[in-house]
Amino acid sequence: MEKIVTAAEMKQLDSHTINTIGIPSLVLMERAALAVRDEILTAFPLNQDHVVVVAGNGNNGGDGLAVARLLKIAGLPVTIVNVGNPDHASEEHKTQAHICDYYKIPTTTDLSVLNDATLIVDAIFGIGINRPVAGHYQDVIKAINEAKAPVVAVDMPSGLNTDTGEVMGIAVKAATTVTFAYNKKGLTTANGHQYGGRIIIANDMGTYDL
Ligand SMILES: NC(=O)C1=CN([C@@H]2O[C@H](COP(=O)(O)OP(=O)(O)OC[C@H]3O[C@@H](n4cnc5c(N)ncnc54)[C@H](O)[C@@H]3O)[C@@H](O)[C@H]2O)[C@@H](O)CC1
Ligand SMILES: [K+]
Repeated sequence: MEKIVTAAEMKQLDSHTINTIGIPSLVLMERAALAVRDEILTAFPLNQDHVVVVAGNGNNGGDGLAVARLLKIAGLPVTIVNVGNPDHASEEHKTQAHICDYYKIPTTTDLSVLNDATLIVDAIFGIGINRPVAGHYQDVIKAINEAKAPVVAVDMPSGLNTDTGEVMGIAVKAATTVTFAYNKKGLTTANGHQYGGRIIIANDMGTYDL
C-alpha cells in the first residue's frame, strides 16, 4: 500500500536520514531538485522560455534555488524571485543562494517578472508551513495565481496544509506538484488535487524508511 505521511512524519524521516544515517541535507536537497528538474524538462518542453523560480527562505526555497541552477545549466533563462527575509534563511538556503550568485542567475523581489514567465516554480513553503499566509506572502501567491504561466510546485503547493489539505488563507494553484519521498496526506484530499494538480512522487530520494 502506498505510504502517505504527515509533515511531522516526513520531518522525522528526513532527520533520521540526515542525523542518524549521515546522508547530508544538501545531498537530499540536490536529489529533490533533480527530480523537479527532470519533471520540468520532461513534461514542459521549453526552448528559450523563461522560468521564474519563487523561493521562500527555508529549505523549500533552497530546493527552488537548486532547481534554478539546474535549469540554468540545462540552458534555460531563469530568474529567481526571493520572498522572505534573507537574514532568516536556513543554512541550506544560504548555501544555494551563494551557488546561484556564482552562476549569475538574476534575482529580484519585483513580482512583475511573473508576467514574463512561461513557467513558474513555486518554492515558497513546503512541509514547514505552520501558520496562515499573510502580508507580502499573500500578495506573492496571488500574483503567481494571476500569472498566465503554469506552475510546478516543489513538495507542496505553497499555502496548503501538509496534513489536512486546508488552504491556509491562500494557496498556489499548481499544474503539477513534485513531492518528495512519500505522498503527503494533504495532497490526497480534494483540495490537494485542486491545488496540487498532477502529483508526482519522487520516491528515489534516498530517504531512509524507519
Ligand atoms: N534536509 C531536509 O530537511 C530536506 C528538506 N527538503 C525541503 O525542505 C522543505 C521543508 O523546509 P523547512 O522546514 O525549512 O520549511 P519550509 O521551507 O516549508 O518553510 C520555511 C519556513 O517558513 C516559516 N513559515 C511557515 N509558515 C509560514 C507562514 N504562513 N508565513 C511565513 N512564514 C512561514 C517557517 O518558519 C518555516 O520554517 C520540504 O518541504 C522540502 O521541500 C528537501 O530539500 C529534502 C531534504
Ligand atoms: K512549494
